[in-house]
Amino acid sequence: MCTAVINRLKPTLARTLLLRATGDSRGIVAGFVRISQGLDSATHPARTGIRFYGARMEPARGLIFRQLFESESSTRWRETLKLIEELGLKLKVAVNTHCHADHITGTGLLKKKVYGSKSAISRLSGATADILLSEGDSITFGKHALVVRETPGHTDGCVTLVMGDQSMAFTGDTLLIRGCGRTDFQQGCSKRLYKSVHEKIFTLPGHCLIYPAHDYKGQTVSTVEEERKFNPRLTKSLEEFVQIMSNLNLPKPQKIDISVPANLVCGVHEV
Ligand SMILES: N[C@@H](CCC(=O)N[C@@H](CSS)C(=O)NCC(=O)O)C(=O)O
Repeated sequence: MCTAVINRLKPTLARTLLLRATGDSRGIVAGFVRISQGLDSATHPARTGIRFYGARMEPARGLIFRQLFESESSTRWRETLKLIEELGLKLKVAVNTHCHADHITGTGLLKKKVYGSKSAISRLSGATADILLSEGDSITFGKHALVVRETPGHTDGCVTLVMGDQSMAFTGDTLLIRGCGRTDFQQGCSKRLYKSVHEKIFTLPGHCLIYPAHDYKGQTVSTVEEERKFNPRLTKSLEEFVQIMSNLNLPKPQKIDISVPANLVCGVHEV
């Protein structure tokens, strides 16, 4: 997922988040959610026109939030740019939740296209970007902030980005809706993932909205309370969880051999 922080806000990214801060202190957070290509075409949001993906408009709090849907690559930098321009926003930072295995980040391209904007990723990802994030760092936009929580397990450099008021959390591939990121490659470790979720995500307030980087059923939002109660993997004991994760038998992501090297350089060769 990419999160864009825009002062006067792709993804989930949702693979990328964008944040911007302007004089009027408005903020927009946008994320990309990748909806499974296997989703029934009759119920696909792009085909039904039903916008069940997240959108919040809280002008009083100076926040605009969008999840930008993308079915193939999850890197809609062109559409992100268009939205930024249409809404008169200024892109401040395009943030990656981790170094993805299944698609190539658009954050390097975004920062090239928007003068003065920056790309960001965890220091522990081993990737290059303008901003290397660590636990507790804040990305501010307007009167808002996204606070970094390191949540390794899917990869070493996975982070969860939590809004300053703990109303929303962008969990990348760490915590998915009724699921979690796989742990069988890219430094994956099921014990670390379990600890990350229980210590860094399940400790957030129950009402905190969860926006993951992926969903393979068309779901776009959950809450901490729901996942604490109903997540079929994370409600188990550590031992049971480790067992579940070692028996997922998922196929290798189709684009992993291209995506990982590209994402280590933010999707472009000069970040
Ligand atoms: N079919 C997809 C890859 C599907 C996949 O492996 N998803 C990952 C997140 S992207 S590395 C995952 O963690 N899944 C967890 C699960 O329980 O499904 C492709 O080829 O790109």
